[in-house]
Amino acid sequence: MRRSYESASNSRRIDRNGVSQYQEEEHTDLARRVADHYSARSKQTYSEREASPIIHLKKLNNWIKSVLIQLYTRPGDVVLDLACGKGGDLIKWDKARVGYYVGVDIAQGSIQDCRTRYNGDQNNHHQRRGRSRLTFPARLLCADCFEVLLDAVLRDDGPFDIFSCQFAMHYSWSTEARARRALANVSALLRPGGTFIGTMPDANVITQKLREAQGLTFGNSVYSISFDEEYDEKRFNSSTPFGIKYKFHLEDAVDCPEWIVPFPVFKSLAEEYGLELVFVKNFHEFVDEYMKRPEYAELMRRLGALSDGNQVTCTLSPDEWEVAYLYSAFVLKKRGEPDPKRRRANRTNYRPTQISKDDILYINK
Ligand SMILES: C[S@@+](CC[C@H](N)C(=O)[O-])C[C@H]1O[C@@H](n2cnc3c(N)ncnc32)[C@H](O)[C@@H]1O
Repeated sequence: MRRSYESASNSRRIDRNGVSQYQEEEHTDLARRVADHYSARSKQTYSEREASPIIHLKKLNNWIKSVLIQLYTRPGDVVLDLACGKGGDLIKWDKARVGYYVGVDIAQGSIQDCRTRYNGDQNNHHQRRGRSRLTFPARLLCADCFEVLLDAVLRDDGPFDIFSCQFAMHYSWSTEARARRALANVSALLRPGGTFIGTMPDANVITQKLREAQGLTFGNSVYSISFDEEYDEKRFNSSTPFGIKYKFHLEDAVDCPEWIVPFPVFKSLAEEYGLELVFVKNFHEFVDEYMKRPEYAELMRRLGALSDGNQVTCTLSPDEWEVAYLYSAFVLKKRGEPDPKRRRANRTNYRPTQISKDDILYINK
């Protein structure tokens, strides 16, 4: 339990991190805004998706997530997908032959779409093309992953071999308490030796671009980032590395507040929770490195993000490639050795069945 004390001046409750009750409420409202934004984004049909101005960027992002999943997942693994969204990675987990999957997201609309996708949604391109049903059992929760203590809810489902948080960890960085809860959730449920994979904005690149910009807004034809006047000196105080907010707009994808995650702070906070850095790579470096491996180059060719299939023309526009530079991929490992005698979570013996609306667990803080 977090301790709190009364502020003498205004009698509002202030916690140990200096966060007032008012600020907590403001952060909960912002989390809700993020949730509403993602909930309201309707599922696209295959042709709408292919017509997107950032279709090749989406394909590149999918390639990066596929590579991370293939690098660190073994058949039968028990997976927790934090901020799973509409279940865009379900097929990737299936290809990695995982044994059991838990998806958690704050956005009700997204978790409901994830359910239909898991059940075999006919709007889904892969399923329309006759791809068989997913082969792993799954459970879905609707919760704020950075507020709710998940180990109380998921103790019987874990321990997990792998945690994944794709394009979402930065939503926890609005306050230190939320960032800590995010990492505490990973640490409490990941087995010793287990892996945490993720993708999030690269704070170094965003800061560098802010400093190079004329004002407090920068971007190109597909994205824009704006900081408030309070950052007009373009310097962030290293003693307050949480709550550095900017507004992010990405054409046909994102339009909501996000927070800078200074990577050295992320790394040292993760260490406090027993999570050690394996690597962090900007997406440009990630692409350079893993495209050298024939199996991943072949996967890229099939996805069609960087080449048109003849491996001649680059189909990703320069503006999309610049957006890719705004992100990095990271891998952390939970300290300790895996228990060789450990039994797999009971749920891996379950057969995959349809998830009904009532099966989704909704958790309010
Ligand atoms: C850019 S989307 C990524 C979705 C998915 N991980 C993917 O890669 O396709 C970000 C997701 O983070 C979720 N999210 C944001 N804040 C969250 C929170 N506090 N708890 C759980 N999910 C959250 C949003 O609802 C959204 O689905």
